[in-house]
Amino acid sequence: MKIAPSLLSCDFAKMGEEIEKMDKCGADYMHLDVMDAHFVPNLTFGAPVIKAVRSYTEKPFDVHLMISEPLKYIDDFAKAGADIITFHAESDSDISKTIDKITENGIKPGLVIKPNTPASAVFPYLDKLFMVLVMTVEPGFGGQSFMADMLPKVQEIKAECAKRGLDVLIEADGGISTSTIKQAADAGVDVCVAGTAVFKAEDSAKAIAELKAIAEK
Ligand SMILES: O=C(CO)[C@@H](O)[C@H](O)COP(=O)(O)O
Ligand SMILES: [Fe+2]
Repeated sequence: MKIAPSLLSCDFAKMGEEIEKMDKCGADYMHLDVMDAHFVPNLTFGAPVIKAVRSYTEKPFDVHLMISEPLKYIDDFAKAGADIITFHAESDSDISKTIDKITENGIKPGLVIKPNTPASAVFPYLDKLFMVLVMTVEPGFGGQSFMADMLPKVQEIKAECAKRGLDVLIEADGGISTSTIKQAADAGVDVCVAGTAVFKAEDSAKAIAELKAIAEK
């Protein structure tokens, strides 16, 4: 199980140091939540901030775009140093064109589905995707409760990939903790985003190690 700490829960005044710290604590990816106050009712940061903190680690930047028109901004996030860009199937941009734009930039594309979107929404694009992100909370805020009823979607997507011989990573985002990660792992999740569980822990390295140990038990 890979762990991607969500920087949404970090101290924004020290974002660079927080990334450095997560690197040392055993994070696999850095998860960066971009929100535009339109697609979701919250506003965070954009490409210039990501560019400013890029040099604090060599670990992959997993950029989760919660914005209405991702296609318009892919070049900016590519230049800022994203390694993986995930965007929402529910956004206004053409899904195929957005995936192609990400790939043309030499970046790994991922498609995200909100809780009310069925697993089948990603099926037409699976052969072009590096990752599918299944939201286990409504996007917009950290610290919400895990929706275990999203896990059958993970199993459906895994089964479809297996049927078609595709190796697409499945990421789960929202409410991941020591009490919920086992269910996610058992459903077939490969990467778990964790904000609160890692940043609000007294010892973040221990928190990441515990999450991995529970997932792999
Ligand atoms: O994309 C989002 C929220 O929209 C997430 O990445 C959260 O930031 C995860 O936070 P926790 O639920 O782990 O606190
Ligand atoms: Fe996220």
